[in-house]
Amino acid sequence: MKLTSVQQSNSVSAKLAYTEYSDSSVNVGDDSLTIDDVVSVARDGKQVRLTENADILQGIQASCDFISDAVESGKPIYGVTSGFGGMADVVISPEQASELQTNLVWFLKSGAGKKLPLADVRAAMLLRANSHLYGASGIRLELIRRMEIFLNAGVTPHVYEFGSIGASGDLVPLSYITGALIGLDSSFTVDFNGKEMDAPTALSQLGLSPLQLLPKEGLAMMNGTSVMTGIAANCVYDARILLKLAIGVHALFVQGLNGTNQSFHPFIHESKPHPGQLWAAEQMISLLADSRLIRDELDGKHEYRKQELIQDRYSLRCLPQYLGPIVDGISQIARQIETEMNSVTDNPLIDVENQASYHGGNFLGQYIGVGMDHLRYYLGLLAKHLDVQIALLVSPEFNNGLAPSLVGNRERKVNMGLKGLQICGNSIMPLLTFYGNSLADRYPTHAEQFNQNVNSQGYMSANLARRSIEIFQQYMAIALMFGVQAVDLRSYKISGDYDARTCLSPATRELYSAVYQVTGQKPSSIRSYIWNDNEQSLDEHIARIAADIADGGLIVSAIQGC
Ligand SMILES: O=C(O)/C=C/c1ccncc1
Repeated sequence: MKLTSVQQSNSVSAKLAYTEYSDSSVNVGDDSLTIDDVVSVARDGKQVRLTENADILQGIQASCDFISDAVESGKPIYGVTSGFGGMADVVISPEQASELQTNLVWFLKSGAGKKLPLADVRAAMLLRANSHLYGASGIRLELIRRMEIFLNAGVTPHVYEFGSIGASGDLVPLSYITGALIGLDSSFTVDFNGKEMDAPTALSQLGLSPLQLLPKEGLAMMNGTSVMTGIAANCVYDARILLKLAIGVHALFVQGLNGTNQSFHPFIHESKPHPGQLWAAEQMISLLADSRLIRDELDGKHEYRKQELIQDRYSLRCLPQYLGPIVDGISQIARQIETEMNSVTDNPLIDVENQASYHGGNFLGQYIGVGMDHLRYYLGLLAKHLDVQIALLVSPEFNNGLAPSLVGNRERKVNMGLKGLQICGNSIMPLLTFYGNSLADRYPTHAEQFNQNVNSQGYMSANLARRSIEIFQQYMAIALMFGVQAVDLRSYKISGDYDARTCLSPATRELYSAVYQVTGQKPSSIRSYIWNDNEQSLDEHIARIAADIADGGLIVSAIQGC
């Protein structure tokens, strides 16, 4: 089982022995990291290997030397020989320069709420280490390496859901990671392969001693966007899966409704060639190819059918045009997150080559705040589109001859079919559009003595995105159940056989079969997926399907080829 963004499961720790590097380690510092790299470390426990590139390691040392020279010679540098933020007018003596950093961990230890999922904290550590390896932060390799050790040993600091305004980075969340890495106090706690313990004990079990922060190191650790970016990377990974699943479900819906493939004709989409629209249309063409359940009209024919519109309703006909901006939007967010992941996000930054340091603000997480706001908005739009297809499916006026509420056995008059299931879905969809509201524009203007008077709220926006994905996984389970029931009923109408595998397009058969398998059912020629209302607990089916999606199980494998 994998550790998903929404679980506090300890399974990731269970498979993490403190082992030698393997060929399949993720290299940090040599190449750019991808979202997939983050997920493989954060959830699957893939080992991490810091670069051995001599130039990079020398650059890191040179940035540390720059700081110690500056302290010795009494050069004024923000956060090294000055106080922090709105108190940056306070002069700090060389004798206090180390204590300033340790004190930073203490005053920022002010988080609240629930613990973050372990996978998000792991993602954060990976990205913090990656950011430091650019050699512009003035932090010792020894301290960076502690993140590698923690990741490879399955030691994950406890970090809390509230505390960051995403302006001077994720100060408060990163103080928990820093305090644990240096073993500052036993009030910093970790998950050590599934066991809770205090940080100094964890360090001693790893054969490490507490570490004294040197000038700038506290700021280098805590002044950055790594926690929100780690959460965002995990969320985008999940969102891409949900998007692919949505396309797969749509292919089931079109078949269930006996829709046409004509609306996905390349001529139409090449005439308006937005990449997302083109991609969605191509997906639909290939997902529906050789289906016996659709109206195959790619040759341009269209005939009147009794009491039916000559062309499909918008949610079918305009599917690529509707999904296009969502597809393009999620790609854009992914690109921005990958740039943020491979960036230096603290302040001040040290330019070793020119022996200078610059005061700036790369820690402002606006790309993450705006990106996660948009991600949730796109998820809301996606949910709405699924909801309207479900509404067509259950209504005899619009479903092209299927039973009301997709009742299976119509001879059992008390059967009400998927009515309750739709209502549950109807309770979720508005929540997903609600979660699509923006947060980045609601920042407090007076934060931190008016120093952080613009702030991204990126951390909270990313936390909301995780929640939105978790909710969507439940909703997707419901949509899949509708898809399977609809194609079974359509299959019977077309072939006299409820087992839709004989009629479905080859490209959707695997998804269909995965849903059956995950719910512990088997397709049958003589009955649809949901036959009599009293023969299964629909809530159990939802839970099983949603868990499979969250774990990247059979259902996710079934759409990976798309
Ligand atoms: O103004 C900054 O660059 C940083 C501000 C800050 C405030 C509180 N703690 C750490 C950094």
